[in-house]
Amino acid sequence: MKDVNVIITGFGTVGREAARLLDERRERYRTRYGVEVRLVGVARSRTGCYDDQGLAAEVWEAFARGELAGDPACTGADFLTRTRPDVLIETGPSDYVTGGAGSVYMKTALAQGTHVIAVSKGALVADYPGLAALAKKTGAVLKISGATAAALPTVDLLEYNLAGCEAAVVEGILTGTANFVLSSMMEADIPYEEAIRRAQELGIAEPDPRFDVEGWDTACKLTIIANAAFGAGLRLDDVKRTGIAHLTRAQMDAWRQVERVPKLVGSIRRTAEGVKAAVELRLYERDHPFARVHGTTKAIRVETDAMGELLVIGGKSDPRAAAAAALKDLEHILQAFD
Ligand SMILES: NC(=O)C1=CN([C@@H]2O[C@H](COP(=O)(O)OP(=O)(O)OC[C@H]3O[C@@H](n4cnc5c(N)ncnc54)[C@H](OP(=O)(O)O)[C@@H]3O)[C@@H](O)[C@H]2O)C=CC1
Ligand SMILES: N[C@@H](CC=O)C(=O)O
Repeated sequence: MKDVNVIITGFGTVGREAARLLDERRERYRTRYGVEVRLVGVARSRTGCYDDQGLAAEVWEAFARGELAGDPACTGADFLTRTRPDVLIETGPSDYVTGGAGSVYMKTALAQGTHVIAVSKGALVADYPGLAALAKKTGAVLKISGATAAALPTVDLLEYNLAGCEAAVVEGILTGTANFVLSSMMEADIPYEEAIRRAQELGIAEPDPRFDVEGWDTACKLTIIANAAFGAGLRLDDVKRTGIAHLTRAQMDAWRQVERVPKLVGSIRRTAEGVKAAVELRLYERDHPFARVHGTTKAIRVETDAMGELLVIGGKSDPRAAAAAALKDLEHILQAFD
C-alpha cells in the first residue's frame, strides 16, 4: 500500500481538528484509495514534531497541549525541504499583507512537488497566480477550499459543478463570525462585544476579530475566489469594503421596526470593465433566502448564463468543518492518484 505522508504547518484550532480527522479516517483512505495516509509532522511557530513512521496521536496531542516541548528544527521552510512530505496542510495565521509564513511554506512545498492544501488565506491573497503557476510548473496540486469559506463550497462549486457555464454574478455571506455577530445582535439583542466574545469561544473568529467584522475576511475570500475561479487578477485593495463594526443596538431596533434584516454580503461581478468585487452591508426583506441565513451559517448565490441561478446555504464556520473541508481537498488529491 502506498504511503501518503502529510505535514500540518500551523497547529492551532483548525490544525488540531485536521489531525484528529486524519486519524479517524485512516481506514477510509485505505479502503477507498488503497493508501496509508500518515500524519508525519506538525509545526507550531517555534517548534514542531516529526516521525517518519507517522506521529502517534498521543505525541501530537501532548505537543498540542504544550506538554511536549517539540524540536525547533521541525518548523520553518527547512522542515519541509528536509522531510519532503507528499501533502502539506497549511493552517497557520493569515497574513493578508505579505503572505507571511504561510507563503513561505506553500512556495517551498509547491517548488519541491509537495501538494498543498491551503486553509490560511494570506499567501493566496498576496499571490494566488504565482502559487498556481508554481504548482503547474512542478505538477503539484494546490487546493484552497479551507481558505475560501471552507465547508461552504465556493471555488469547487464554480470550477466543477458550474464548469459548463459562465458565472456572471457570485454573491454570498462568506464570513461566519460577521454573520454570527449580526444575527446575535438582531435576533437575541446580544451586545456587540459579547457576540464577538462568543465567536472567539467557538474558535471561528480571526486572531484579531476586526478582520471579520470590518469586512477584510470576506474581501480576502472574494479576492481568492475571483482570482482562482475567474482568473481576475484582482488585488485586495481593489475590493470595495464595508463592515459591521459601527452598528449600534439602536440601529438594530430601527431595522427590526421596518422588518429588514442586515447581512454582510460579498459579491463578484463580471462587467465590461473587468471583474469587480465588493463587500457591502445589505438590508433584506424577512422572506429573502439570505435573511434566513442565521448564526455561523454561510451562503452563496450564483447567476450563470446557461445553468440559471444556484443557491447554496450551509457550510457553517466551525473549526472541525474547516478541517473537514481541507480533507475534502485531500480526497480530491487522492482520487487523482488512482
Ligand atoms: N478557525 C476557523 O474556523 C477557520 C480558520 N481559517 C484560517 O485557518 C488558519 C488557522 O486558524 P486557527 O486554527 O483558528 O488559528 P490558531 O491561531 O488557532 O492557530 C494558528 C497556529 O499557527 C501557528 N503558527 C504561527 N506562526 C507559525 C509559523 N511560522 N510556523 C508554523 N506555525 C505557526 C501557531 O503557533 P503557536 O501555537 O506556537 O502559537 C498556531 O498553532 C487561519 O489562517 C484562519 O484564517 C480558515 C477557515 C476557518
Ligand atoms: N473567521 C472566518 C473563519 C473562516 O474563514 C469566519 O468567521 O468565517
